[in-house]
Amino acid sequence: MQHRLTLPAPAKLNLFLHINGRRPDGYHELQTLFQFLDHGDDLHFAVREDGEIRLNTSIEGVPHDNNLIVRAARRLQELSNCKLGADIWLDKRLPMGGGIGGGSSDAATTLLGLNHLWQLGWDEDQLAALGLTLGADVPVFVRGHAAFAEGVGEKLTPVELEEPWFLVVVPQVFVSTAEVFSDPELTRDTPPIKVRSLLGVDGHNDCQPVVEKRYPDVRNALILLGKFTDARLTGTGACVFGSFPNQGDADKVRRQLPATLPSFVAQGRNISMLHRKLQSLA
Ligand SMILES: C[C@@](CO)(OP(=O)(O)O)[C@H](O)COP(=O)(O)OP(=O)(O)OC[C@H]1O[C@@H](n2ccc(N)nc2=O)[C@H](O)[C@@H]1O
Ligand SMILES: Nc1ncnc2c1ncn2[C@@H]1O[C@H](COP(=O)(O)OP(=O)(O)O)[C@@H](O)[C@H]1O
Repeated sequence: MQHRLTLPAPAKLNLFLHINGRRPDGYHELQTLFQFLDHGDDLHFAVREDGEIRLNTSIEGVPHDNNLIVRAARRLQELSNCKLGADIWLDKRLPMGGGIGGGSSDAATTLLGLNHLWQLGWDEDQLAALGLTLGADVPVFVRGHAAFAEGVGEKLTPVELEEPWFLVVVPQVFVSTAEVFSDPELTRDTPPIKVRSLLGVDGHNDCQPVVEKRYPDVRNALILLGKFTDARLTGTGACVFGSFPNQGDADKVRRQLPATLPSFVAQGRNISMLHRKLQSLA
């Protein structure tokens, strides 16, 4: 039995995000296009025989037991009646509250990693259903394929997209997803589109006007990047991105941004690097 494993937890982008309505429970119906980035956190797992789940890396502002990694591990352990535990270490690279899904991706990597190490044999449907109880974005990371998402983000249709390079700018503000969704000025009536008309759609992000109004740093980032390319918000922000045909063009624009504004360049991918790594283990 394998005892140790290192796996990536990639970022995602919402290439567009349309809000189509609000459900009675307050959650919003949305349509969004997810693609992964070849950039993310790394998680290291080691099996424990005593059943304890311990995350040995702390994240500022997130208590141990609230960390999505710990919550994912404990829930999987409980539902599978597994007697094994795990030591987990995290190399955190993704900004938190950035709209690039770091916490959700960490949770999905934990589910897939421990399913492998504990030899549970859960299939992707079971893991995605468990993931949804942790957050709306977890299922797409569990499935690992670029997707058109509907519902609250859980109805996924896999899609094949171009794989351009992205320049992602990281304004140094924390955007609260709940605050954005409760703003009275949020557009909530974008007409739904059909997945088959996806390629003809010039998408947008309905959260962008609200986030720009509330967070001047995000507006400034959109203006700066917008001088070079079509710049857009991912998720509820704060990150802003633009696409380029190759890495060189993305790097060139990155060098022209103010040094005080953190950013990174990564390729968009239809199969997540987590799944590419898992396939290589199989
Ligand atoms: C909108 C997206 C797009 O990817 O934004 P990002 O978080 O990635 O920026 C996600 O679906 C977010 O998913 P996630 O971050 O898991 O949100 P949750 O923790 O489930 O929800 C935080 C809060 O946002 C509101 N919320 C979230 C999702 C949704 N479809 N409708 C909502 O109204 C709810 O008030 C909820 O309490
Ligand atoms: N492992 C984790 N990594 C990041 N954030 C986490 C983690 N566990 C819990 N959180 C909480 O989830 C929140 C959202 O994080 P994250 O998924 O990175 O942002 P977003 O949903 O905007 O992409 C964080 O502010 C933090 O409080």
